[in-house]
Amino acid sequence: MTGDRRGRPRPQRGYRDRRGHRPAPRKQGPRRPPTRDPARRAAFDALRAVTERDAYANLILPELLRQRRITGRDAALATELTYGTARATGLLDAIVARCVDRKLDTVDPVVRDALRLGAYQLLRTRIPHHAAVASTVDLVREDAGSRVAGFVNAVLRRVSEKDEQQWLAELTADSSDPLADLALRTSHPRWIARAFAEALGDKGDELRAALEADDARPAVHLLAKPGQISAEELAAITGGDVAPYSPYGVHLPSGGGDLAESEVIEEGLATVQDEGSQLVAVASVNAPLGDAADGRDTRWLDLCAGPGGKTVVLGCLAQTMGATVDAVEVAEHRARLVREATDGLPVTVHVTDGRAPELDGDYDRVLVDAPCSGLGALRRRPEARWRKQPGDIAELTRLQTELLASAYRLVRPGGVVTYVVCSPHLAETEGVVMASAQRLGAELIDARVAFPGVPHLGDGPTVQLWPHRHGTDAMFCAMLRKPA
Ligand SMILES: C[S@@+](CC[C@H](N)C(=O)[O-])C[C@H]1O[C@@H](n2cnc3c(N)ncnc32)[C@H](O)[C@@H]1O
Repeated sequence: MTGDRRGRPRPQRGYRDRRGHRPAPRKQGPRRPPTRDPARRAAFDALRAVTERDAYANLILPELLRQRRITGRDAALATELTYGTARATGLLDAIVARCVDRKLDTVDPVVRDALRLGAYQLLRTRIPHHAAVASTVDLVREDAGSRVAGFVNAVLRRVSEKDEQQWLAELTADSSDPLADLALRTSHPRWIARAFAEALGDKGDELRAALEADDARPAVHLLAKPGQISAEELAAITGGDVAPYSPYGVHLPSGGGDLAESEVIEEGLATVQDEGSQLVAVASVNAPLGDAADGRDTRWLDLCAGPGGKTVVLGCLAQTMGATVDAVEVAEHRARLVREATDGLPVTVHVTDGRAPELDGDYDRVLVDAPCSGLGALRRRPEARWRKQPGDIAELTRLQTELLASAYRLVRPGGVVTYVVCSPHLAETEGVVMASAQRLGAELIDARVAFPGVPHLGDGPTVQLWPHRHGTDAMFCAMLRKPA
């Protein structure tokens, strides 16, 4: 991303918002002097981009820091403030709403973002109150003038009269809804807390642990590309730790985000990938095949490949095992990312609809990493929990069911379809899988056997990974074998 004349984020060539659109150019406003507070200015501009143009915080902020050459402590502060504020939006809004004398949604969005940023600093950081208030007021004055700056000053002073626990006590005092209270405390919309509770079968301690883990900033995980570098070598180079479960994983130390830019990534030996994603991709290659086709295991299909994270794992393993991978992706720009990520690997990319691709079929293994709500990766996408809607789920489950049926048509007798979603929502996981297995006449095999050494996998036959149990995203995995 590049900045406009006022130093605010302007999309770089190639940047797209979450709907795949290029954002419209910003209107030019009056010039203002360069800011003396680059960290908070970057955080505020990133939050504005999230609100105004549906940007993703975890894409826009790093671009902004690079473009403005913000590093070190300033970069760390900007990151903490941006991601923390975006994650805690629901709680911050509930508190700020108690401190304004009108409905919060009638407050100018610029002012609302500033109030969130200021309230976050007051409630969840050690920044002295006077600095949190004054720095936020300065930002608003720069962008919106002195009159609203006075308003922000007054509201933040009211916020600062109580700490987070006191505010929570006040907000929940008359509540008879423990789930809503827990959701508020852990910065989740209630419907997502409920989805977690239903998947865990627990509304008590484990639910609290799951929501708290989902609200914490996750470690950066790297994939040591199989056959190209070992996890031990990668850990030694990056100063990270070998991951507990993935044979190809490395966890970077906290604050190791810059290492993700390191030479091993530029040289193509490693890439950033959550350990849970690595585990399900490897599991799809470990799944036990039936004994038809003389045990052949050379034709693999990745039916929902973009942007190619798991295709890289499949491609690297295929290279060492003498197999080939067909990778299907419906969106051209995402297919291009798959091509770039798998350059040099035995992978052929097809831009087509996975529900009816013109492929020969007869695959030994098919991975369906289906489009999903992404409720399992909320910790990596700070603002996402406040954008998603429960109404999104029904349409997704239809698409997931169709893609799974297509995968099943394309697998040979004795072959295995591995169905994966990055979500613990029961409609997208057990709901899709159980109904499909029954309708298709598929054998649901125990997916746990494809996760050797991974504890706490429950009763099977499906696998649900969790941040609080495994330190991974909440990936779900099921395996359907076609009778031989
Ligand atoms: C969860 S993402 C896959 C992530 C990918 N496997 C990875 O590890 O990087 C789902 C992908 O499916 C693609 N998709 C959506 N509908 C599709 C369809 N009908 N056919 C094929 N791909 C589809 C989306 O564009 C998206 O890239």
